[in-house]
Amino acid sequence: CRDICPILKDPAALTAVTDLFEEHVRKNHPQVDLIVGLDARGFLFGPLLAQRLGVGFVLVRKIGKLPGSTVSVAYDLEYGKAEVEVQEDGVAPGQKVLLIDDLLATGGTLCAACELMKKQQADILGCMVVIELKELNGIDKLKPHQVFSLLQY
Ligand SMILES: O=P(O)(O)OC[C@H]1O[C@H](OP(=O)(O)OP(=O)(O)O)[C@H](O)[C@@H]1O
Ligand SMILES: Nc1ncnc2[nH]cnc12
Repeated sequence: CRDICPILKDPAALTAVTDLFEEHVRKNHPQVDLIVGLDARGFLFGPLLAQRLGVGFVLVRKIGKLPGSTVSVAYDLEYGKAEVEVQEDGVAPGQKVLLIDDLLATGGTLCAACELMKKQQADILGCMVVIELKELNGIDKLKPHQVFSLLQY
């Protein structure tokens, strides 16, 4: 089991992780308009990065937790089903977004979040995670979107 808790406990490690994300975005996606973070652990990294970049942060939440009008996408989990949603006015058509989460496993969660962004007519620049579990081939599921990861196992 891979986990990001030790990174959060160590301020130098959290700064280093944010530095690496920031460097990646400034180099490859300087035109980004919004960072979109996934419930729940994408919320731990996304706002730090968005603030560094001087752009907004938007939440993709598990169903039933956002106020106001929302758009949702259902998807399959390893066992069972899940659904994520975003506020209808969270992303405007044509905005350039980067998605962020702590970990890529099967890719189902990020894939559903990308579907949400497509429904909103956002321009998806790519996905970013701290940890990629390579053996689950989440990267293939997310194609044609690129996934940038800091650590691979
Ligand atoms: O690539 P996938 O197979 O979709 O798995 C990755 C997702 O699973 C974990 O979240 P979890 O569902 O445990 O929720 P949490 O972040 O709210 O704890 C992780 O934080 C990712 O969001
Ligand atoms: N932390 C984790 N380790 C392995 N598989 C996972 N799938 C979702 N989260 C995971």
